Amino acid sequence: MSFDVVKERAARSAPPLDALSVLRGPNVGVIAEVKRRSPSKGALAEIPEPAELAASYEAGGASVISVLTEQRRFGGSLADFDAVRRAVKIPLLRKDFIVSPYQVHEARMHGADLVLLIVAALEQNALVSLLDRVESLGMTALVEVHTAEEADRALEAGSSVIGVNARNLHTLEVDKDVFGRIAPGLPFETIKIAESGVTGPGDLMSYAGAGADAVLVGESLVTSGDPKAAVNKLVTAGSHPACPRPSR
Ligand SMILES: O=C(O)c1ccccc1NCC(=O)[C@H](O)[C@H](O)COP(=O)(O)O
Repeated sequence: MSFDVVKERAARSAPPLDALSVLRGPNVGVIAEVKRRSPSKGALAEIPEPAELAASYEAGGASVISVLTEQRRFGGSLADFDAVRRAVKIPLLRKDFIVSPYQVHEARMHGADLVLLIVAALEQNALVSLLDRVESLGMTALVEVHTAEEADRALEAGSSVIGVNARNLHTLEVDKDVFGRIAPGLPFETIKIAESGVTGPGDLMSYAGAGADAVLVGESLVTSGDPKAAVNKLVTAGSHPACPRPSR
């Protein structure tokens, strides 16, 4: 489809949901991911009906759903995204390697409310211009970092939502301490998302203690056998009086 047609259809689609307000909620939120496979683990779950999985996430109390649309490494697609969009009313994140304006408008055309921008995958000019484009369409960018230098670049670009990925995208190793090293250096008002390696409420609580507003969780949910219950355990932990609250 030509870029002009994608832009026109994106402009005509229903306006994006206000993901920022959702993420600024009083509790530590859960972004639940539709994830079939991964470069680090290979096949995780078949997920024949992504819409059903997403509906379970929503029923379990997820704040946002992340849908991987990258085919080769994650087994995802925009068809998955469309099915999920039809099934749920909460904000949706298009999780892909977004490097072009075309992909941003395409995400909007398919009903995305948020898109992922990975700092390590983008030159600074491209990061700034994609972030501006995402925001000009009324969407929210989840800007992903793994190092303090990348966090500085994300802030310089004007990001208001920063995801600290515990997974090193080169070695694929998960280091859950990365969030605690980077998040305290981010401005008070920045929404801070802890990504990867969350296996249960204990991880959510410890990320919350280091300042997380939300956690992004894939593998442990899709392999749980009961995704609604698994999300709900995390959501319950995130709203428990003993859970450190987002300090914005
Ligand atoms: O998951 C991977 O192996 C991976 C490898 C290379 C780039 C990105 C990768 N994952 C994307 C993600 O950010 C995770 O899907 C997401 O944070 C959830 O992580 P998890 O809960 O550990 O599945």
